[in-house]
Amino acid sequence: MALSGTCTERGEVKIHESLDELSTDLADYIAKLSEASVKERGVFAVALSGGSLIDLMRKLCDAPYNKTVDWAKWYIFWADERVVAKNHSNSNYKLAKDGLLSKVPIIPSHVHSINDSVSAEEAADDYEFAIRQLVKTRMVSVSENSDCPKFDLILLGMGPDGHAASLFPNHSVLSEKDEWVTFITDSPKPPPERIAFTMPVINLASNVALVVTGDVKAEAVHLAIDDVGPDCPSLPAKMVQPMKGNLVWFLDKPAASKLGRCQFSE
Ligand SMILES: O=C(O)[C@H](O)[C@@H](O)[C@H](O)[C@H](O)COP(=O)(O)O
Repeated sequence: MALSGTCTERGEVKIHESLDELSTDLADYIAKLSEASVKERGVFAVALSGGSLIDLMRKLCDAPYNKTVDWAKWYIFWADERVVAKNHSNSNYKLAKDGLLSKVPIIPSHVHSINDSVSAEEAADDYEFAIRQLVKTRMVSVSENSDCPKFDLILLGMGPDGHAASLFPNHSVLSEKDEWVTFITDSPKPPPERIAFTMPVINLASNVALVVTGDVKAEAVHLAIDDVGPDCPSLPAKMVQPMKGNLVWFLDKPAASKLGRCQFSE
């Protein structure tokens, strides 16, 4: 049974006994959002990241979810991608294809990966253009007060330094307000060239999940969730604060081991 705690503006925090329990809870959460979104708008626009997230989503491929998840209605995007060939072992597209997308009946034309044959800057521009077309047709929803995309769900991991997507601490792209998709060529985590949704796009989503495991991330989890005062470094994961949407943290016990602020109940 996961412990659940609500930390006001920091969203819901769920702490799991094991990775197996976390995977089940994550699959249930995604399946419920998919069902609700398909019922409401006929489609489900979801953005993935790289790292351990995809393996933690593996239970979605299990038979019981075929009853609730209408894969044909899913539209897949990447909240961040490494600018490498799609068949490269560093590619987040390849990671998701091998670990998830090839195992479920997703419609190939609904999978929106980046153009991997151009520079990072061009790939970011191309990706933003592609998303603009899908916003026009409402395959991706639009925010109430602007023409910005409002993804049904954005799934993020977090690094030990508090980065989320490919938005790293102290990087200038963290303050990007005009673009929907940005690029970097100096990622501290290899490979260096990446594209990422900007913070405003992440924070306009209807739902955002931060999926974080391992004791190496405990300090960053504490800084991102607990109220640590004005000296707290500005962590990208802490800047993930959906304006009108819901934020859920999926943690295992080691990642949550330095958390102090939340009141938890079963
Ligand atoms: O492509 C990437 O590198 C990511 O999208 C990145 O933001 C990742 O999610 C975190 O670094 C956590 O990765 P792990 O879960 O593997 O630690």
